[in-house]
Parts: sequence; structure tokens; C-alpha cells
Amino acid sequence: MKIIVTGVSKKIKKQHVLNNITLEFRNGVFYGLYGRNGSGKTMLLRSVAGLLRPSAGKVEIDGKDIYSENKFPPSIGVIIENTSLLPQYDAFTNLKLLSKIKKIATDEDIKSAIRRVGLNPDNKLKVRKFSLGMKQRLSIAQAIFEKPDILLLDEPTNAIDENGVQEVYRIIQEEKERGATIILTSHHKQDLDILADEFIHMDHGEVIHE
Ligand SMILES: Nc1ncnc2c1ncn2[C@@H]1O[C@H](COP(=O)(O)OP(=O)(O)OP(=O)(O)O)[C@@H](O)[C@H]1O
Repeated sequence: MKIIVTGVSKKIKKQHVLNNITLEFRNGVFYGLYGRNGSGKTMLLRSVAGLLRPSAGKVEIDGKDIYSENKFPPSIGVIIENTSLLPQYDAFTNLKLLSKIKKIATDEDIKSAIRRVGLNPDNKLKVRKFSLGMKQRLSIAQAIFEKPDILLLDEPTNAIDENGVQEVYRIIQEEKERGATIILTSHHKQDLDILADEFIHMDHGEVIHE
């Protein structure tokens, strides 16, 4: 899956949150997207995920404009702020409900993803009672359970304890070995150094070329 972002800008309330971004993401490469608070990392991920229509420019995945009339279901797993977990259901039920959209994941795929992030798929505890870290782990399971071609991860280790961070990095590494194209954001380049193949630095809604 090749992602091509061409001249993407987004203006919200007269502010350029994305300013003429042109980037190419190649298949199976792990991209580390870094920059300070408010630099536009989340906005860029949202536009690649099909969740934020640019004011100008286009986003193509394998040659198809994702904002064109003929919408297609992209094979993308995402963790972007408030991932849509339903608090009134347990972990398994949350993913089971999501699986009804694409109908590609089996119950065993769901359980295995939940186990991979260190949660118990048979535990009936409702997400409402999860700790922040448990929710974040379930968000990761939600992003990977359908084995997507593209993974967009906005600070996936947020709220996860130190041991957990290593586990999350291991899972992401496995996803890369499976062949997924990954874009992961962080405030600090150091967090990405071990994992990422290539780096993208953003500031004030622009890509800084170094
Ligand atoms: N709903 C919104 N309405 C208006 N402006 C917004 C909105 N959401 C974000 N912004 C602005 O867009 C800019 C980019 O925000 P974005 O969330 O992409 O930054 P970020 O690099 O992901 O930051 P962080 O590291 O804090 O998550 C910021 O200036 C922010 O104030």
C-alpha cells in the first residue's frame, strides 16, 4: 500500500493546521512522525485515515483518491485520540461489534489480538471500568485485529507503563514484519529511534526538511 499526500492543506478557523504537505509513504516502511504539541501530527494522521477532508490537495492510497466520490474501505488500523471504544461493553464485545463492519476477522482473530496486548478476552469487565492503560491496550488490539495494510498510531504508548511500552513496541515491530506500513507519532524523536526506518519532522503544520 503506497500512500501519496500531495499539497495537503487544512484550514480551521483561519488557522493553517496543515500547510501544503507533500509526502510519500512506501509499502512496509515504518515512519516516525515527530514534532512538538500542536505541530499538526494528529491532523496529518486524520487526513491520511480519511477522517479529515483537506481544504486543498489530495491523499491517494494505491492510486485512489480517498476523498473522491467512489469511497472504498481502506485497510487501515488507527489509534487516534478517543478511539471509539464503547464503555458499556467488555473488550471482546467491543471488537466483535467493530468486526461486523468489514466481516473479515473471526472470533479467534479478535481473541488473539486481545491476548497480544496483554488483556484477557474472556474477562467480562466493562471498558468503563478499565484503567487508562487498559483502554490504550484495547485500542491497540482494535487497530491490529483485522491485520490492516496500514497502521496509523497517534502516541500509542500514551498512559502505558514502562514494561507495557516495550510490549507495545514489540507488537508494532511484529506488525511491521507482517508487512504493514506504519506511521507512528511522538513528541520526541528518541522514542522513535529504535523503531522507525524513516523520520518526518513537523512544525507549525509543515514538514521540516532537514
Ligand atoms: N477541533 C479543532 N479546531 C480548531 N483547531 C484545532 C482543532 N484541533 C486541533 N486544532 C489545532 O490544530 C493544530 C494541530 O493540532 P494537532 O492535534 O494535529 O497537533 P499534534 O502535533 O498532534 O499535537 P500533540 O502532540 O499535542 O498531540 C493545533 O494548532 C491545534 O490547536
